[in-house]
Amino acid sequence: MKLVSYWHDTAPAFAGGVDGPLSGHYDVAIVGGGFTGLGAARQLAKAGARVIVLEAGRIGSGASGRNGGHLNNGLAHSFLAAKSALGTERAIALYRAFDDSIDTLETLIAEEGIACDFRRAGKLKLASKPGHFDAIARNFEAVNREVDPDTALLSAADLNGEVGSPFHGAMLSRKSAMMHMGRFVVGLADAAQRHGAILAEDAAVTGITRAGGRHSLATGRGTITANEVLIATGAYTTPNFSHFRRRIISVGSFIIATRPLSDAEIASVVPGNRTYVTSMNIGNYFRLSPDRRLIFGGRARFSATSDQRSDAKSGAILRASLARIFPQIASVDIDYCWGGLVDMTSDRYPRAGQQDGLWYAMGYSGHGAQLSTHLGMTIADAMLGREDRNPLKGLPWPAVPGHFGKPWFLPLVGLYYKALDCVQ
Ligand SMILES: Cc1cc2nc3c(=O)[nH]c(=O)nc-3n(C[C@H](O)[C@H](O)[C@H](O)COP(=O)(O)OP(=O)(O)OC[C@H]3O[C@@H](n4cnc5c(N)ncnc54)[C@H](O)[C@@H]3O)c2cc1C
Repeated sequence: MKLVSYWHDTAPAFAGGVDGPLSGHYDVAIVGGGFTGLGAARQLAKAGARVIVLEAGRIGSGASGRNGGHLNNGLAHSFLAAKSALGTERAIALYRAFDDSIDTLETLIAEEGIACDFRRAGKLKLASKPGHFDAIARNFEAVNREVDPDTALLSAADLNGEVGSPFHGAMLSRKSAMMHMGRFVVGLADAAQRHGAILAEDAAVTGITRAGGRHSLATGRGTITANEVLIATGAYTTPNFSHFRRRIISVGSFIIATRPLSDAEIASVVPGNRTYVTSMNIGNYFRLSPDRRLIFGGRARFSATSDQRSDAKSGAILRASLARIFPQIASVDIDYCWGGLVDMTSDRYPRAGQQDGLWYAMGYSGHGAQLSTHLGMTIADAMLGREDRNPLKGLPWPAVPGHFGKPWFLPLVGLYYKALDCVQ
């Protein structure tokens, strides 16, 4: 079993990073080379701006190259809960922004000719318990009536031919999609570079100061200046960005991938070939890879670290969950096991806007593989003085009380959700 991301292992690495010391003045400096930063860089460069992306590691080495590959439309929250938390207008705007994100990806992939197996597969939110189906049905009524008629409610019997495990019904969201995340992130970086953006790897930003209307960004490879800065560092935000560290809770999330499955195995496990998410608080998500592996993820453990040791521990838990849900492939070989950090906010809604003269977009809370590119482009448009379509503009974002970077309270949160899963 390889302890590396399947997406990293099966895509070419980005090869266009600029060499040598960094210097000079730019219209925009972007901190972070994941989907958010690259989506913004491409948009800005296309408009003729001088842009540099400063990435601490390799392009796509953060969550963008480590996720489950589900491009699910609409909200991960219940739409009813979003309406009561955000108000109807913002809940609808945010739902539509997620839908638009998938259209944005589809258009961008076609425009740039990125070979990443994008496919509108549809998503099934599966009821793990009978009571969960009632909640899914109530939410479906509101979603289908108010914001997304391209949805359907499926009974347990309707799931024959969709998934080979006894769930209690599901909501189908037809606009949802999937793709090869590694090939997309490298394709997006190549596109940004083709349009004129400069991409620098191994260029961690260690400090930002401001003087005379210019930002000065210090990196291990030199200092550059810029008129505008976008912070696109997600769960990997470093302690020097303390405003964001106090608001982002970085949580480990883990994934295993089986060996390629046979036709008969696929027919018995995921004949519907969609993206699938279970309804438990500590739930699982799965889909097939382009080469027919089952990519199976979940929180597994409430850990603030993802490294090979932590990932392998979580992988063992995920393997047991896979065997419980799909006993028909309980002993299948696991070829890959990896993890990454998710940028949670306390209410699990993302945030984007401006703070102390710095632009930012982050806090996708495990539901950003689609929104991040789109939101990066949306913020780029706002910087360019175009229509500001940011659905999160003005949404308050208080610091998490007692949180200064290391989420010491994660084990308690884990116990809380475990208890909730027992009683709900
Ligand atoms: C295991 C896992 C599974 C997931 N599954 C899904 C899924 O199936 N569907 C879904 O919608 N979402 C999923 N997500 C979430 C999704 O991947 C993220 O929301 C999305 O990739 C965020 O992109 P980003 O560009 O904002 O952040 P990232 O891709 O994390 O990029 C941030 C970058 O900033 C860099 N950085 C940090 N600090 C500095 C600094 N000081 N200087 C320079 N660079 C810096 C980091 O090195 C990193 O590369 C998952 C996430 C994980 C970890």
